[in-house]
Amino acid sequence: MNYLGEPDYRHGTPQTLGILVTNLGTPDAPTRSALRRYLKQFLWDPRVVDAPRPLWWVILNGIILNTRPQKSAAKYASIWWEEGSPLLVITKRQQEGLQERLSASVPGPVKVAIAMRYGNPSIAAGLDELRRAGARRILILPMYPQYAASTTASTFDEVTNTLRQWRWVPEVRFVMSYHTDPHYIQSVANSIREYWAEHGEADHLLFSFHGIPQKYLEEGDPYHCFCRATARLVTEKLGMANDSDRWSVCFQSRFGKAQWLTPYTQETIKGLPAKGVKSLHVVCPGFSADCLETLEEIADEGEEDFLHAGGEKFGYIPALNARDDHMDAVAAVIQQHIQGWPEAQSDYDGESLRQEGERARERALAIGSKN
Ligand SMILES: C=CC1=C(C)c2cc3[nH]c(cc4nc(cc5[nH]c(cc1n2)c(C)c5CCC(=O)O)C(CCC(=O)O)=C4C)c(C)c3C=C
Ligand SMILES: [Fe+2]
Ligand SMILES: [Fe+2]
Repeated sequence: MNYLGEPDYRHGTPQTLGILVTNLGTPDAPTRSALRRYLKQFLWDPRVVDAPRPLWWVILNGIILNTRPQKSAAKYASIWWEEGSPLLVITKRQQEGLQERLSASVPGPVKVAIAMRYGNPSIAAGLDELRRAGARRILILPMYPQYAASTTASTFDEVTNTLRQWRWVPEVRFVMSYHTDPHYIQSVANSIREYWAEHGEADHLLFSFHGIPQKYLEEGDPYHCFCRATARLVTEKLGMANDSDRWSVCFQSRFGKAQWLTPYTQETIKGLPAKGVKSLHVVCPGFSADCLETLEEIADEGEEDFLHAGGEKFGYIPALNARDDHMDAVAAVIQQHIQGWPEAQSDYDGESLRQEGERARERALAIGSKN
């Protein structure tokens, strides 16, 4: 240990490889006050809402934070689990699944920590956990398969903001997008096939991704194309890519009055029965974990909208969450991004280096005690 209580690397102790798994974040409780705190941080992020600051400050603090927390709290209460917010609970399960896989496959010591872009545990807390574990090399993995500035780049901002305050900045890599990763595509296809095996196929398979303002697309955000690419690759795996009546892509969770990516999920769901779709399955491959946007907006409201519009059978295909094939896929994405880092090399003998480090430390202590 050095005087900061950190592991001392000078004697050859192998470095810990740090993996920071992040997601969007969630309120601490399904209450108005917790929602207010969470939404205040979330909606003030210029990557999320890029309106001019003074005007947005007035709208946010004067209107939105006085009305939305109450409404959103009620929605969260309807999906909250005994262990907490589904998004956070599932992220912890993913952490365990990844830690187990990486400990078995990475030769050196490896630590997987989690962090949330908004709320807790914060990005700063997650990075600090890795620092305290002695990680001088850190891979940041935002669990958003499709890059968007509002999510992935915002995480990048927060990581770099945090590291600005560190005296000793670690070596950092960042996963920007894994929307075409074959393992990821395969696990989405598997989850759909398994759902079909249990419930039968529906007339239509709807891919619903979280929306963003249309303006962001026009300014160069590749998110829209990445979502479409994911959906196309999954339908290729399912052998239905060219069967354009059987599947489509839409965008959910519109916020405010501006134009967002279209078609909108809610309008699409309401319109399908009139086109002869009696049974509908919705899958949300942009959400790596189930959360308010899938459990409440799709599984609850989506079903209600579909049945009211004359649909007969509705099914929500769960997110990949901590499924084994999902964890294998994400571990493979991590493996690709840690190539060339000595801890990750398969010819790296972690154990003998560790022992050597121990011997060096004992020698140093012995010398120290003679002086
Ligand atoms: C205001 C603009 C918003 C943009 C742009 C946006 C993009 C975006 N969001 C996700 C993923 C999630 N969003 C979630 C909740 C949520 N999103 C917004 C607003 C925008 N999102 C709000 C205000 C909320 C909070 C709930 C509410 O009050 O309606 C969640 C769920 C979190 C949970 O706790 O369960 C996720 C996940 C993506 C992927 C994305 C852009 C691609
Ligand atoms: Fe969102
Ligand atoms: Fe596009």
